[in-house]
Amino acid sequence: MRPVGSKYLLEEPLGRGATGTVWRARQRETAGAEAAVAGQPGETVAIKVLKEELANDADVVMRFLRERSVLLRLTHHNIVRTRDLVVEGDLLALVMDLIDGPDLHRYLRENGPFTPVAAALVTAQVADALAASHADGVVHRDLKPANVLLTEDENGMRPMLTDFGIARLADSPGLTRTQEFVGTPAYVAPESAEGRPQTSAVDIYGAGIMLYELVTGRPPFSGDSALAVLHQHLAQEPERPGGLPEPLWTVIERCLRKQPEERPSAVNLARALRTVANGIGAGASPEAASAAMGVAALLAPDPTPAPVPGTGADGQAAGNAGNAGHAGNADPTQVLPHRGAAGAAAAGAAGAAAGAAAGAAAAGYDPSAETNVLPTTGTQGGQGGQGGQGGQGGQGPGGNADPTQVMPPMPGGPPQGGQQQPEGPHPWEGQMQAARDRNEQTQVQPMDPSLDPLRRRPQRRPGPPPPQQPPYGQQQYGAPGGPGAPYGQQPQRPPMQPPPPQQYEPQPPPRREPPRREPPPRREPREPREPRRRSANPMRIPGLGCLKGCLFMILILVVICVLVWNFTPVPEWWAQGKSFWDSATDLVGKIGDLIGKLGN
Ligand SMILES: Nc1ncnc2c1ncn2[C@@H]1O[C@H](COP(=O)(O)OP(=O)(O)OP(=O)(O)O)[C@@H](O)[C@H]1O
Repeated sequence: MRPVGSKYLLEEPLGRGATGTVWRARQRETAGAEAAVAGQPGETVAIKVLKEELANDADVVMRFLRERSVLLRLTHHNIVRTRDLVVEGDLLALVMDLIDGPDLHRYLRENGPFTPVAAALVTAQVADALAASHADGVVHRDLKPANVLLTEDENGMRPMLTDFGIARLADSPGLTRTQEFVGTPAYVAPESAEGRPQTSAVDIYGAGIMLYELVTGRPPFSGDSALAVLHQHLAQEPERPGGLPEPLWTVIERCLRKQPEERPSAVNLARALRTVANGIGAGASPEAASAAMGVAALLAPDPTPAPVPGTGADGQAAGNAGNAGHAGNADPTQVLPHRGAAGAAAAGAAGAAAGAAAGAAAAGYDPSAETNVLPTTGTQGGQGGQGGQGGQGGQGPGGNADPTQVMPPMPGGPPQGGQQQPEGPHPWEGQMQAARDRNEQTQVQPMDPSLDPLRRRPQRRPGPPPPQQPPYGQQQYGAPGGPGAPYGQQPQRPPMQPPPPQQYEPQPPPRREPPRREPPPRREPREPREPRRRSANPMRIPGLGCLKGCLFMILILVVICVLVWNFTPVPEWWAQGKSFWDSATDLVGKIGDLIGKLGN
């Protein structure tokens, strides 16, 4: 058991998220006056111990302390109460009420989608929590089912929103110096993705995504990579699930508007959802049903949305928070370049975050998983941007993130009220194109072999063309057989074409050409060999070669005999009449004596 401060003891981990680990803990002694809840010794609590990177970041610690009062005073029936904040050495921890129940993400996975009425009622309570926090100027920014804990009370299931302020802590300038992006792609509002000013409307967008997920079991936008998901947030309208009651769809659709100022306020959302829940149930009265049908009238936007500090929304007139002040506001959590931004800083931040998003692109990617703290890999960045010195691999399992990969230009771009449209192509579009080009699958294209450096061989001597085939360079590709003619009958390869223009839409996999059959290599005609010279037997007398060999051997033997007779003692032995054996033994003995003398 590890102590946290002097007042708490960690007992067992409950779960781990991107920003830290949550522990079941026990209170050792009553907390001091600085805690919101003093607690009793022995009481069980939940403690979120923030990750070391966060705890070691001076900005985070400063912010943690500064926001202490905000977090501690945030109390609501549907908000997990923060009881205390502990700063001790390298440790930052939030002490919370322990909620004895699963989070909504797990509940959904284990029990399947909610009925429309249940989904509306659960989300209405989450909207209540948002309304309270927005009124206090606190924007959650990471609303998702995993951050809604479920507990039971006398009225049934009570959702409780947790992790307030964590997203804000995690995207401190200090952390973004290390190029990290905090967010959960499946729930990221378009303005956050684009780095536009953010307000409390980002939470309404998150609530809309969550509501959609509750009734269908999956968020509206998904894809193989963070980048694909973010692109959909920006450019794609959510698909209406089949069988969803019209009033509930009206609410979802309004929450998911790309323009933040078109989304309802949290208060209105809560009211609208309750009206819908009353009107779509089996026993709904005609009045309730007709009130539900008129729900659109209840979904008025927030005239004074709470700005998210540091995103350019601070100090803006409430009503136009989504329209102005884009350029030059490099939001550290920005994921994608916004089309109107010309500031180098914004581009840099976009590079960082987009690289991060690309880094998460990998097999098995779950866009609704925990808050992503993605190392960024941006390669481009302006002076103020954060993405300039990327290069780390992304966190995605696949790991082959292209650091220059960014969001593609949107066809027409999302409607942006009052926002300036760029005149030329956005600088990132070029990067995007380059990345795509690099990732383009190798296209199998017929190629004139005379132009193919791999096939061109030095020709020793130009030979006559084979009689049955025209020479290579003159083949008529695709002419007679036509595209449909069976392979092998004709020289039917299509003519070489320039690569098709690049489009963002997923392209059908390149058509596989049948394997090219190489024509048999042409053989060079052999040069006539020079006739061999056979001067020794010009008349070709049979057996003469053998006789010559015999005569040669006889000559050698004669020479040897002459040498032996003249230079060895053999004639002497012969004269003495000694046998060959005696003479040889004699000779060997003499040689031995001689060697012995020499040795002495
Ligand atoms: N107050 C609490 N009481 C009981 N369990 C909690 C409490 N807060 C969090 N948990 C549980 O602890 C686990 C981890 O929580 P955490 O908030 O770190 O995860 P997360 O939301 O998935 O991560 P993140 O938001 O950092 O991406 C979750 O399974 C959650 O259910």
